[in-house]
Amino acid sequence: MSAAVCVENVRKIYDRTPVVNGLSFAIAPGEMFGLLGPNGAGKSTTIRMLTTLTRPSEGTIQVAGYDVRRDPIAVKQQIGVVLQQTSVDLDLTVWENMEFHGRLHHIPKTERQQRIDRALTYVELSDRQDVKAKTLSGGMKRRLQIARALLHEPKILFLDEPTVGLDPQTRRRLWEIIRDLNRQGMTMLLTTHYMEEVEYLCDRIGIMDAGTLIELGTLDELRHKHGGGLVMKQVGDRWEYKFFPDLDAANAYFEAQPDKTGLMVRPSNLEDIFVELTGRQLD
Ligand SMILES: Nc1ncnc2c1ncn2[C@@H]1O[C@H](COP(=O)(O)OP(=O)(O)OP(=O)(O)O)[C@@H](O)[C@H]1O
Repeated sequence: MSAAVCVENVRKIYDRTPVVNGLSFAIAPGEMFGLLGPNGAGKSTTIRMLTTLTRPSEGTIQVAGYDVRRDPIAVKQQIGVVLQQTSVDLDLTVWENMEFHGRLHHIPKTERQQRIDRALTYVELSDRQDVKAKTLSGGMKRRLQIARALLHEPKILFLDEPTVGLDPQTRRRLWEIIRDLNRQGMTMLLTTHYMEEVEYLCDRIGIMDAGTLIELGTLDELRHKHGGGLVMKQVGDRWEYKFFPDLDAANAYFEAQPDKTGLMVRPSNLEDIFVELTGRQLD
């Protein structure tokens, strides 16, 4: 089966500076792919290129089988997009926001109303359908964005930091929606700063830094490669990390230390690997 998303040697240059540089990866149909990276790594720029909002300067991007440069309209018909900034129209009601999007996609009236009903029920906003979007909470606005992105029944959903700024309960509610959509077969790419979000949701993880992918794999693959065990040492008000292939090796090192003051041993997690890879390691 051909890839849902295929990115090959992509560069994006702003003011002669490459902000995405030699990026290549593919996402399989039905996969949930997480893109992680520190601020300014190029995640949003990548999502913007994949969703036809900005053009790559070099390289090729295919989404749902269509080239983003040659056939952006076909790409738009196949994708749903939830961006960082709330893009709902605040002075329209929840229903009107949905209705407007449905008309843009030329969904016939009866079908449109059924789909709006279904989508608002799905994200639990039916009881708010007649209120103006500006009266919604942050989490509700994000749910409205998701409902709207689903209306034209896209094959691939792109989510740029979908849970940023939301309280833990609302985040978890959104996680369930995202997971459920993926279980129904939707391909997804999401960017986030929350490591536990990627650990919980994603099949595969790409770590970006300075415009390029510095690591790619499943959580288990990354753990296997970078070390499954960790010894931490408190030095003043910071921690130094030492990675080991697995927890047993970390334990053996720990036990062999004559002075265990400030030492801690534990399994490594994605955040540890991220910190190690992006140069934020403290030792
Ligand atoms: N329109 C633009 N013009 C010039 N530079 C830009 C533009 N958009 C983004 N950049 C620059 O490109 C780089 C990558 O930005 P991008 O928003 O893609 O990073 P990010 O990984 O999404 O960061 P964050 O986690 O902070 O959202 C940054 O240095 C940013 O300043």
